[in-house]
Amino acid sequence: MSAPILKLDDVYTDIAQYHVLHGVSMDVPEGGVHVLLGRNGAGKTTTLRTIMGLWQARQGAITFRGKTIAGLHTSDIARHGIAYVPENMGIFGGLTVEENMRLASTDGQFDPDRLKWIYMLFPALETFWTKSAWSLSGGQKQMLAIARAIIEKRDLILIDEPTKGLAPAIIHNMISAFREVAQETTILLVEQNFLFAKSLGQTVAVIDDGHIVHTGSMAALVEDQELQTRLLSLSLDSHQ
Ligand SMILES: Nc1ncnc2c1ncn2[C@@H]1O[C@H](COP(=O)(O)OP(=O)(O)OP(=O)(O)O)[C@@H](O)[C@H]1O
Repeated sequence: MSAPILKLDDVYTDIAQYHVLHGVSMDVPEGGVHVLLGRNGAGKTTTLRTIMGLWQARQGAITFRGKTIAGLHTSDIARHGIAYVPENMGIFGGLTVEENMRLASTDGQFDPDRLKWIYMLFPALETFWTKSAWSLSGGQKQMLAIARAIIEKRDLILIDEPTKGLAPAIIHNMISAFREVAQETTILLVEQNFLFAKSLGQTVAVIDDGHIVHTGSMAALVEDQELQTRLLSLSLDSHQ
């Protein structure tokens, strides 16, 4: 397996007086999709926000391509080539799809080939290009959020529960889109939907109560029923 693109080493994060991450260590290999599983409140979002500098780690190291990013401002972390799609998607409902996309690009311009590629991944965005983001369905909003993250080539994309509340047909489209995106970018995916996670992930880490309790290949987890039962009872709402 390739060298990690992102490495967390013994990361502790507090939110106000609450100790949320208690020494998270995790390697994200370069290329493909890597999944962080965990039940509600386990610390998945906090891990992503800590990587992005939206929460500051109290202790521990975070390195991206071998360079320390812990302590940097979020915009500097983004400039390293890391994009973040938060659980609430972070889109601007009062703006059109086009305006949302322009705001996500560094200079407000689009590379026409890149835009064509994004339309191919998410045809609804072309259809609703001039429409307000409020008018999109939940799945289309999620597509817009992901499209914003890939409007320029990134090295790493952190995505928080993209399938939450989506219909199976939309999730199916998401799988194809993620496979395509993962051809050029490493994806760290937070998920509770194990069917989605296992169809995409190369590696998996399971977090519980602010600790990483398992890391390994997704294939090994899929094959090992006993391990799945033990870990998935910790990590998922259900065996979806
Ligand atoms: N802003 C906050 N203030 C106080 N506590 C918080 C805050 N955000 C998160 N927490 C707490 O930190 C813990 C981890 O939350 P986090 O959002 O990282 O979990 P999660 O694994 O992403 O869960 P979910 O699947 O519900 O999003 C939870 O106990 C949560 O209540």
